[in-house]
Parts: sequence; structure tokens; C-alpha cells
Amino acid sequence: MVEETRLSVKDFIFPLFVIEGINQKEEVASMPGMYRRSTDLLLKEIEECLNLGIKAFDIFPAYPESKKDRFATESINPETFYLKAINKIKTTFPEACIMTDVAMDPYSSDGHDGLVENGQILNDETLPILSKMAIAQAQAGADIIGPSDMMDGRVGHIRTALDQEGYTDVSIMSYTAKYASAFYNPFRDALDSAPKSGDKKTYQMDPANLHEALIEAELDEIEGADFLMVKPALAYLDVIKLLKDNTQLPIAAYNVSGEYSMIKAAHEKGWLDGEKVMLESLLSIKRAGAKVILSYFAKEFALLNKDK
Ligand SMILES: NCc1[nH]cc(CCC(=O)O)c1CC(=O)O
Ligand SMILES: [Mg+2]
Repeated sequence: MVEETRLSVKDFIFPLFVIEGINQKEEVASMPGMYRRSTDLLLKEIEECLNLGIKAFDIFPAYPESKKDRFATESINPETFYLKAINKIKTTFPEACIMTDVAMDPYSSDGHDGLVENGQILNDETLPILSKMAIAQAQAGADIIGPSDMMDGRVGHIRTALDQEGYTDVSIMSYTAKYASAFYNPFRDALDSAPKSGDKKTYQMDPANLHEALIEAELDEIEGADFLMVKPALAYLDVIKLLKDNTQLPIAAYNVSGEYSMIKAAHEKGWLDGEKVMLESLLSIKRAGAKVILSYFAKEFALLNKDK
């Protein structure tokens, strides 16, 4: 009765990976229990999750190298499997809330979230590419657009573009405080999307900085974001708390791939009780102030809670 924080299956967005093909399912080596699935198998997984009470999903595509180029052209090809998958999911399960990812990296031959020229990321030249990607995803049926790229000004650019195309009801979950973190490596394995050169430190935030997150939040609010996200979650609980206490929009936290994998690895070694550590970690994210939690643990949590 006096518990101050209680997790619910409704708090979660479940990130899932999609690949081209039929009847394809590959486990991500560095993320035991997480798979890349073709659309047909992804639909089955989403149906199971909906039956467990998970309502929201964030879908990420894994593309072969042959589909990548400097301009992430494949991201707006109307025939590309990612957009077709989003459309199929929404028409099959209209009640599901579908979030899509806006950033160039899954389609970029440079493996960066923005356009690269002579080793530099061109911020402003990237914005129209991101906006076109967002429109294509909204057209496919996305409910929430998730710009994970960290270019300056992209929330406003995307909002204006969506509104002009009539997608006023599509919301934006901004990756507001996304840090240049070493916890993303298993995700980059899943998507085969690691940068080919350099790192992401010129556009993602410095882990040393806390108050800079307030500047990012203020800009995103003004530009029209509907949610503010902090990423990663566990090493950044102070950032979640700071944004929660100083802003009005719902705060989301991304419990990222490395945070999932390290608990799984310690559990497999018999060093930690994975289930208990998972619950304690998720609770800490909510206690810090996150209203929404993006987590690879969503289904495991839902399975543990299905009779409660
Ligand atoms: N746009 C890239 C993107 N979108 C989500 C993640 C990481 C998610 C995770 O680690 O679970 C990343 C990785 C990166 O910035 O390199
Ligand atoms: Mg920003």
C-alpha cells in the first residue's frame, strides 16, 4: 500500500528489429532473447505482446550493406521492407501504438546518423533527409516518430514537414538527451550499423554534461516535441530526474541494448539473479521520473506480471 513506485506493463514501449524476407528469425548474438525477424514473424510476436498487455512498439530495420548509400536513399523507397512492415503491422493491429526511428544510420554507407562529407557531419543538410524519412514513416502508419539522430533543429523541421503533409496527429518522441554512450554496441550489432569511421561525439551528448540536457529539452519543447527522451537510462538517472523536475512534457527513458546485455550476461554466468536485477533496474528508471520506458525487457516483465 505504501509503495511509492509501481511498474505497469502500460509503462513500456518494446523495441523490435525487422529484416526483409519470409519466415526469418535470427538471434542477436550480443542480445540473448532478442531477434531480427521478418515481417510475418514480427506480426506473431506483436500479437503475443498485445495479448500480454504491451501496447506500444518501436520498430528498427536491419538492412544489408547493398542497400546503403551516403544519402540513406532506401529509407524513403515506398517499396522498402521497413515501410511495408510498418503498414502491415498497423493494418493488422490498429490498436497497437507504433513508433518508428528517424536517423540515417541503418541506411547509411557511412554508418552515421547524419550526412557525412570529408569526415564531417553536415547538420543542416541532414534535416531535409530526416523530414522526408519521417513523412514516409507517417504515410506508412507510424503513430510516433522517434528522431534518434541528434541533429540540431530536427524536431522543428520534422514537425513542420509532418504538419504540411497533413500528419498533424502523428507525434514526436524526441531523443532529447542522447549521450555518446558505449552502451549502444549490441544494438549496432543487431542493425550492423556501427560508424565506418570516427564516432558520434560531435552530435551525441558528452556523458560529463548534466545541465546541457536542459538546453536540449527547452529547444525540443519549443520545436514541438510531444515526449522528451533520455538515453541511456541507468547511467543517466540524474538526467531523467532533472528533466522530470524542470519540464512539463512526459519523460521517456531508453533502457538501451548494453543495459539489457550486461544483465543477461551476468545472469548466464550465474553471477546475478537476472530477473531481480531487471525488476530493480526498471523500477529505478520509473522512480527517477520516467513516464515511459523503452526496454528490451518489456515482454519478460509482462510475462512475469500476467497473472497479477
Ligand atoms: N540512430 C541510432 C540509434 N537508435 C537507437 C540506438 C541505440 C539503442 C540501443 O542501444 O538499444 C542507436 C545507436 C546509436 O546511436 O549508435
Ligand atoms: Mg537536441
